[in-house]
Amino acid sequence: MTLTVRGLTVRYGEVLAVRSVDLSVPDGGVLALLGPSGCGKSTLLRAVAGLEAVARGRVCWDGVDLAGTPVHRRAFGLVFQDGQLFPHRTVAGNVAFGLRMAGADRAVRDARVAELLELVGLAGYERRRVTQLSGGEQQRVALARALAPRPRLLLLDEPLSALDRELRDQLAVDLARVLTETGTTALVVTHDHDEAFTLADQVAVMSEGQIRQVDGPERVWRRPADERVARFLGCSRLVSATVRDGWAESVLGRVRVPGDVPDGAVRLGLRASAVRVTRADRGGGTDVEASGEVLRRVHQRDHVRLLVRVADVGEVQASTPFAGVPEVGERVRLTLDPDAVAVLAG
Ligand SMILES: Nc1ncnc2c1ncn2[C@@H]1O[C@H](COP(=O)(O)OP(=O)(O)OP(=O)(O)O)[C@@H](O)[C@H]1O
Repeated sequence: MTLTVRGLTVRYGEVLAVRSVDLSVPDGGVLALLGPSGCGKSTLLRAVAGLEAVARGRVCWDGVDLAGTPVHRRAFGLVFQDGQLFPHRTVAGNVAFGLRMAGADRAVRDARVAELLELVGLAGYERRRVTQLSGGEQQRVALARALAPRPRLLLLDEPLSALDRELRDQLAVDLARVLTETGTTALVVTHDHDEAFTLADQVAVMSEGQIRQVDGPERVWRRPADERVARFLGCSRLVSATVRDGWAESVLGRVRVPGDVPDGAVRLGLRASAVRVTRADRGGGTDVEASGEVLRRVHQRDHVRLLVRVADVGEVQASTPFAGVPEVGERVRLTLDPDAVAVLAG
């Protein structure tokens, strides 16, 4: 029960949208295709579904090449960004659609519809019109409809991106639970790393039609494979460092790194909150910290963002809590927050 993609290439005329991609999703696994707009993730998903012509390579299920298998015979479920529900059918009519196509009788359909609606948090919604549901409810119905015929693989293309932020976070957690409870094997396309990390046990980061890294969420976050992956995952600045015994030493100070980082040269990828500031007159401090002068302050939702000039480094973005914000012109100490620092090869 494994999806395997080998050397897959998809073109639109001159455009190579997907370039020689290899990936596999094991039984019950959830793989997220994560990357910026235009990197080819939807094209890859659509090629797996059978919706795009393959220029080279293979899409296989359990080792069987699906080249000759049309979309509706692949037994894959599909969920798109905008649900694409049948507007003239009720919720039950939508969820039962695949079951009716498969010839399931009425009692079986009704029982399965009730079971699925319960699973997606819409118990009792059978008779509602889908045009009278909120965006979030519509996506729940789309998910129930895709899962009803027990697809061997569920393909989700930006399933939450039409919803507003709060609803998205909530639905991502619910969707992750549904996928786990049903043991569904899934491939999900998203440009949002929070969503990818919530939903998937493996994350494939794409850029320019290629997969740059496939790893678990924590590894992708802490050990991006290259600069492009690091920048996509929010590391706006890279600094050189030397690792010894689990500590990296850089011009911006010392920071703990994951235990499996070998001694030697690395680069540290710094996210927005990686550099923390404390006022130079507040005790403590060690000789390995960096220091600098505050050039600018900007108040943000839950912290204050500072621009600090550090000798031999230049201008560095840093953050500090609201309590005791240093003045412009004040000297401050800088420390690195290990949770916001990624480690790349040197
Ligand atoms: N039908 C098409 N005809 C021609 N070019 C296309 C077509 N669909 C996509 N492309 C191009 O192929 C590349 C990959 O597009 P794709 O939609 O797969 O990217 P994506 O990562 O899913 O982006 P987004 O998140 O914006 O949808 C882009 O350069 C895009 O312009």
